[in-house]
Amino acid sequence: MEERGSPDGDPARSLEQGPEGPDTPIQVVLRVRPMSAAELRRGEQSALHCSGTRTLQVSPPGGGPDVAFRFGAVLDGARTQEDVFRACGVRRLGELALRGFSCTVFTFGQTGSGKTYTLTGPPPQGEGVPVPPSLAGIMQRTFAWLLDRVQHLGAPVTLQASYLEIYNEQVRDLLSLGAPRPLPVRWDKTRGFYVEQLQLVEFGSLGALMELLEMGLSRRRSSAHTLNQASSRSHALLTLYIGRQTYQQVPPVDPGEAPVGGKLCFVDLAGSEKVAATGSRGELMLEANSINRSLLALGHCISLLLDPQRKQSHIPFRDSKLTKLLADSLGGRGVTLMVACVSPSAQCLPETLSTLRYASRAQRVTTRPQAPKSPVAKQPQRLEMEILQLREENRRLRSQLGQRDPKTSGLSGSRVAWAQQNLYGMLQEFMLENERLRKEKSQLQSSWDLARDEQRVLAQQVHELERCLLSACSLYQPGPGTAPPCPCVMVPAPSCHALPPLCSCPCSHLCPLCRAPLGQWASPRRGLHLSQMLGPHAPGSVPLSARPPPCVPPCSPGSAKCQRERSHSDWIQTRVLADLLMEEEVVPSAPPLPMVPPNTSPVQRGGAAVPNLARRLEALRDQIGSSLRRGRSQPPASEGPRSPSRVLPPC
Ligand SMILES: Nc1ncnc2c1ncn2[C@@H]1O[C@H](COP(=O)(O)OP(=O)(O)OP(=O)(O)O)[C@@H](O)[C@H]1O
Repeated sequence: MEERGSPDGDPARSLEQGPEGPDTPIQVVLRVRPMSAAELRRGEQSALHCSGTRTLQVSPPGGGPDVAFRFGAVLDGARTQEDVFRACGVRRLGELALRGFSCTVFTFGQTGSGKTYTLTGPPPQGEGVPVPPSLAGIMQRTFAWLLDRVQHLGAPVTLQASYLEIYNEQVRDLLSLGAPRPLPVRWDKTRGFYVEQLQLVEFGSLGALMELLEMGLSRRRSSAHTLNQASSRSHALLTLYIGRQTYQQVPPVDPGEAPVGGKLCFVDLAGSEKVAATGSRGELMLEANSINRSLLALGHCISLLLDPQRKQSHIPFRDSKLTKLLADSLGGRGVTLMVACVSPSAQCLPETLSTLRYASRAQRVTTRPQAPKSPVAKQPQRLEMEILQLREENRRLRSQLGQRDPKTSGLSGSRVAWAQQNLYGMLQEFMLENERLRKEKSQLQSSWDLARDEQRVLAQQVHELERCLLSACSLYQPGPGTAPPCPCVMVPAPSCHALPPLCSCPCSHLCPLCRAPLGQWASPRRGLHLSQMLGPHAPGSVPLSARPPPCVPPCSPGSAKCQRERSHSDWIQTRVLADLLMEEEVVPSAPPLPMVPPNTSPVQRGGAAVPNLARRLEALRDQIGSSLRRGRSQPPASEGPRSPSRVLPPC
């Protein structure tokens, strides 16, 4: 005989002990209802036999080997409602709910298998005819037990109830008056899936709770079909919210929000049905399809939950409203009991086997029961943490204070007080002074940079002017074999190669002073002009001021006396300037003068070096001007026509 299901264990022990570890399996109890009057009338045979308290034996009607299924408890048709209540261990679930756990009892099975009967007992036999207490279902018995338990707790407990149905994939509030309207199912991190705007009704007595149950049952959708005269067409969820109050007052919750505490939820699932067997048409068939789809989604989630790897990943609870609202019970932190209901009839065996396999899988699903922590429960932990942090801070501050202890530092109390008062002020002053000096240094640095640039430009210009001056001197000195000056120098002309407006020769495109082609001013040979003009001696061997001027005119009395005397003094000045200039740094090509702020004085910009250079530049200009004037006042040595061939070659 093949045997399936839970391998061992006493149902009372397993259910009464509740969660024993981090992973707690869903508890499954199997209830086999008695043969109905209709089944007996049709002469149907039973295919199920209970073997002991936990094993169900299935005998196929056509022969073949028996199949056994083991569950937490197996209850045959002879068991009373009270037996079922006890065997299911619902009281234990109630205790867990009082301690803050979220507990769920749900019934499962094909249509007409006795789910509603197990949970709520048979429907009233007529208007005003009460149901005998002995037939009361698990829910009424739990209610009675819970109210009695709460009375003897000695601590205030807040009890609230909600009751909803999922009909054609719409959630409806069974406790709200007026026409039923669909309510949205939402999700948030703390609450998980929940129904928005679901009414929570507070109750304080068993009578009040029974009224709520009756109200919901009367509003729940049910219809008659072939297999059940009062078939539920919706899944119904009645939830009791149990709020325990400790010596500290529980903070009030917003209206409509579930209080922090335990939950006990009863789920009466609509039965799976074969439309062909139930003869459902029209609306009944639509309802049946919706019911079957949601049960299929539930079975799919249960199958996936069996895989430990898949359990850590995605379980498609969002596939239906039912799986959303059962997500916590199946794969979350709840404690769950499933009561699988079956018919004994051999005619129902395919559906019964389906239910048995479904239940076998479900009892291998585990949850991790965990009581939600209320703000009150969290408070001591938080306070304890704060105390630890404050103690640590206190210890650190004390040790810092100890380092400044006058006794350990050797200072008297008054000196320590003085130091504490004055050191801070001194430190602030030092910081301000430091900042001021930083700014001053930065200004000086930028002034220095500007002055250096200006100095370079001026040195370059002085250098160029000096060379022009030497060339002019060579050009105009009288003597045999000396070429006459170009007549064009007498003609005012535009300035050449960025020099001051001295003179240029527009006809020959040569500098009238040094006779160099204008393009040559940018050539590297420019640097050689001065030394060539000064003679064969190396500039470094003999100081320039000690050497004779390179183009000193010959000392012939009468003819050039005056000029020679004037030239000598001029050349002395030129030599001095040249000496000075040789010490300056000269760049190959003079950049334009940098823009200088108008309010910046030369002293600010470069100290004494810049005005010196400027003065020297001005002196050179004057000297060149006077040399040219002297040259113009002298008659040329020969009055021949000027031709390019007679122009002196460049120095
Ligand atoms: N253990 C039982 N003892 C006596 N009668 C029972 C038992 N279980 C169920 N019945 C009867 O069987 C019929 C069907 O039961 P019930 O309505 O509870 O089935 P169901 O599974 O809820 O069906 P559905 O899914 O269609 O709602 C009812 O008339 C009910 O009184």
